[in-house]
Parts: sequence; structure tokens; C-alpha cells
Amino acid sequence: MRIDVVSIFPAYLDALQLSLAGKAQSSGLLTIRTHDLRDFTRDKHRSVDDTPYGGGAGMVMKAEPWGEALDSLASEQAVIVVPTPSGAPFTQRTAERLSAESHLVFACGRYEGIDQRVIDEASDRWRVEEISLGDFVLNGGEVAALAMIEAIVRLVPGFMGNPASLVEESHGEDGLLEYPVYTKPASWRGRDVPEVLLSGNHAAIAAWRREQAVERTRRRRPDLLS
Ligand SMILES: OB(O)c1ccc2cc[nH]c2c1
Repeated sequence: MRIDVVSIFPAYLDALQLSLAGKAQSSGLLTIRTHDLRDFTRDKHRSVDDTPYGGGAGMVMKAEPWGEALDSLASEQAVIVVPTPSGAPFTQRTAERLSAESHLVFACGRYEGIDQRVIDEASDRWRVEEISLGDFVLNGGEVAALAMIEAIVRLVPGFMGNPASLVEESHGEDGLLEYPVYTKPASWRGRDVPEVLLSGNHAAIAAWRREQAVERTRRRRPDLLS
């Protein structure tokens, strides 16, 4: 999988070179490249924003540099992912679906957003997905892109050292939250690990974990059970 990220703050995405993402890149499983939108400007001031038509507070990202950036970076099969508070919710299903793509281009907006004509023109040429990380507003798309990319790449076959660790995660196929987990010591500050987990009775452990997952989901996310 190839991922390109375009931003006026490309250093925000340096974290992607760490941990698993870095390893996957050295193994050739994954190629992640970040790009400075200002490198696609043509004026001496390297302008990326201007005042909004119709008035209003803040600035809007200019169409020209974005058009040049997407022309240069997006392959025919690319999916252009635009993090935005006005997008469709990003869920584990979204991550699963995008993890099967060969090329993702993340367009990280700032200010009041990107000139709508960029999205409209791109939509005539590539698949474009405007996606929200959640019902809150960040100052730009970079943090959302970091979160989405991590959720996506960990699902790419061969990325995770132990694929089995993906099976019983929150928001997995059963739609439940993860059960509570414990490790040594068996007693800590007067709190003991649940007996069943020390029993060696795998059927009983599985049943307890399922029960805990359902109960946790019912308490914290009843919407997932409806
Ligand atoms: O909350 B967000 O995901 C988000 C994404 C993009 C921009 C651009 C300006 N503010 C933004 C917020």
C-alpha cells in the first residue's frame, strides 16, 4: 500500500515513521510519503489560503496548489481521503475497507477548509472520501489523518506481527467492546485477577470474556447493541 499525505505542516506526520509503520516501510509492505502543500504553489509567497467569498471569519485554502498536488501525486486507482468535521464517520469498517486499497492520498486541510471546487474536481477523476474522526473539531486534518492511517495500516495483511491480536479487538466483527485484560502479578495493591482467568478452563474463560464484553458494551456503548 502507498500512502501520500499532503499538509502545510508535514512534520506533524513524522510520527508515522516510528514503530510499526517504520518497520512496515522498511519491509516494503507500506510506503508512506508526506508532502508540503507549499511545494505546489507558484507564487513567490507560496500562498495557500485567501479570504472567503461571501465574507465570514478565517481563511480558505486555495484551489490551485491542491489541484497541482493531486495532479502530481494521485494515481488512477488512488482514493483521496479528506479529513473534515463535515465528513462521514470514520469507523472500524471504514478502516477495514480502506486497508484493502493500493493507494491512499490524504488531503489535510487547515483554516476554514479547502475550496469546494477541489473536492468537486477531484471527485470527477478519483474516488474521494470526506471523513470525520468524530463529533468534535480539530484545527486541521493532520491529527485525524494520523489516527486514520494507524487504524488502516494495522489491518494491512502482514503488517501486524501477530494477526491473531486483531481478532478480539473492540469494534471487531461481533460489534462489542473489548473485555478487560490482566497480567502478572496475580494480586496488586489488594486487587486480584479474576479467578476464572487463572483456572485454565478455556471454555469458562471464553464465556467470562464474552459476558464482560457484552456488559461493558451495554454500559458504555448501548448504541452498539441496538
Ligand atoms: O476535526 B477535523 O477532522 C478537521 C479536519 C480538517 C480541518 C481543516 C480545518 N479544520 C479541520 C478540522
